[in-house]
Amino acid sequence: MDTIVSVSNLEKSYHSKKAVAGISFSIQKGEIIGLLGPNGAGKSTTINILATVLSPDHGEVQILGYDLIREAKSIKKEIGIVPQDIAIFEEITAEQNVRFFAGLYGFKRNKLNELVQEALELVGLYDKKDDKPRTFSGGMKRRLNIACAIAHQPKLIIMDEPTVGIDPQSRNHILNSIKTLRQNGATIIYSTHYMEEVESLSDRIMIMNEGRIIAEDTKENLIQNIGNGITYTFKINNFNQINKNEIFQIHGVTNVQLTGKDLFITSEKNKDTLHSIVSLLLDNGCSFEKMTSKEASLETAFLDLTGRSLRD
Ligand SMILES: Nc1ncnc2c1ncn2[C@@H]1O[C@H](COP(=O)(O)OP(=O)(O)OP(=O)(O)O)[C@@H](O)[C@H]1O
Repeated sequence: MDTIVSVSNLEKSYHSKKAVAGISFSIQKGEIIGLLGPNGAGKSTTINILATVLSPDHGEVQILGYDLIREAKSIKKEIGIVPQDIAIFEEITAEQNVRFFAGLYGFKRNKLNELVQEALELVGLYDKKDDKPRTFSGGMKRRLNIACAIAHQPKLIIMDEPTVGIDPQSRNHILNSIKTLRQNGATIIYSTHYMEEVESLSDRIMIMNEGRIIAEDTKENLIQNIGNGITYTFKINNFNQINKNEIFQIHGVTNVQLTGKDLFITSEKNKDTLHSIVSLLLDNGCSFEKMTSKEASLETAFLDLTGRSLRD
């Protein structure tokens, strides 16, 4: 398989804050990579570096065989970027918007016409081509934003949370468009907070937390790695009383995470650990207002790895 992206020891800091703390990964041709992580994990910083918008402090990045620093111009021609914030012109038609962005790549007129039409059809906006985006819903604007980014048929498409805050119909359009783009041969990096999108779209998932990639695998393997487990979440009132090591000593407990008022305990499913956990908490004078349990899923794998839920 061809390697489309190769990243080695990438670092980026803002003042003293390390936003990306030495990550390495590679992406193969035709993959859809889901980049998951809580707020501030370093997803946008990573994406902006790959998109040649930000310079890294350290590390090596190769995209489509080009070096990120020395050959940024060649990279720019071959990639498509869908930014988190919508970047379209409100006062010209949808078609003129796509034509403007695709027109930056020097296509002949007939080819350009064809590409503009294909891009608008892909996102389901061809029938609105003569309308101005100021009349569009948020979801339609996002779809137009995507059409503008991909009309030149880039080999690598980088999307930063393209479905934030939009209606379900537009969201479905976008997810289907991503699948079609892949069928047409593109490689896609996709960052999101939405677990179900990653589950349905991605070949591989990279989970980032505090500037690091803490897991990188298929959905099935990520879930399997936390075992056939069950995760209990306790909302604790007085968490000073909790001794994580004591909880770990309960037979069957495989992970304990404490974040703010939330205590996450992962346990093997068939072991009767709940009784022992609750007894231990009560014996230590701990009080909790709520307890929930979830069987192994991508969401609990994420909790297990980060101690945070995706949308906190
Ligand atoms: N321009 C900046 N100046 C200073 N700090 C920044 C800047 N951009 C990002 N950061 C910090 O770097 C860290 C990583 O941020 P980044 O935006 O890459 O994370 P993210 O995973 O994309 O988060 P979100 O999901 O909220 O977009 C955060 O702590 C953030 O506050």
